[in-house]
Amino acid sequence: MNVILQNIGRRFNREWIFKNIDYTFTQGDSYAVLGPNGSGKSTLLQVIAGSLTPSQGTIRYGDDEKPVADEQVFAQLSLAAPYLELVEEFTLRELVDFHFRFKNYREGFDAQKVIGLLGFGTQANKMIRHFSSGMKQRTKLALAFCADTPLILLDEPGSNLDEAGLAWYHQLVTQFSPGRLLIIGSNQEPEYHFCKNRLQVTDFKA
Ligand SMILES: Nc1ncnc2c1ncn2[C@@H]1O[C@H](COP(=O)(O)OP(=O)(O)OP(=O)(O)O)[C@@H](O)[C@H]1O
Repeated sequence: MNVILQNIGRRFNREWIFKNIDYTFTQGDSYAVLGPNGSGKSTLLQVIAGSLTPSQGTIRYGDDEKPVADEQVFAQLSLAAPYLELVEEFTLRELVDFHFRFKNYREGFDAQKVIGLLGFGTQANKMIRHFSSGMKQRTKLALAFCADTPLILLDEPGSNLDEAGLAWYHQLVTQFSPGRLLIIGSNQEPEYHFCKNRLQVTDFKA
């Protein structure tokens, strides 16, 4: 799925966070959305995800031959972000079952395989509320990558990951991103160094 931004801008009250973005994200490519703290990376990712409306401009999904209707976009994207909370009252198994009521599994995957991919061993039986912050982050990433979605949006994907967690994340990128559109909001190089394309939000300040 391509994502085409036409003259996109977003403001909060009177403050424009970014303006006049014309940009095409192409299926099969990887993109890093870069900028310092508070520059608008998360805001742009949320606009692309459809969870924030743009204050100006339009977004098109898909391509001319196969456009994706706005109401279909949610089912076609995965988003992992610090501001998206996991349901703390669930066990991991319950969380996975719940998540995949709304998204399809990638081919060859099921709940057991997603849980296995996380590598938690016996800790997998704990409730999410008792997971460490790194375990929660791994869980968000596994849910995103194991869904059968052409678009993956990752905001600060390395949050709370230690060195082994970061290596595990890089493996997921290698294994699961080919053929999909991957967009990463970050200001930490190890989270996005493999991205072929870079977009500086600060280039679009009013
Ligand atoms: N709901 C809101 N109301 C008002 N201002 C907001 C709101 N959400 C975000 N902002 C402002 O928009 C700007 C961009 O915030 P955003 O979270 O997108 O930045 P970021 O680049 O992701 O930052 P960080 O690297 O710290 O995560 C900030 O000035 C922030 O205060």
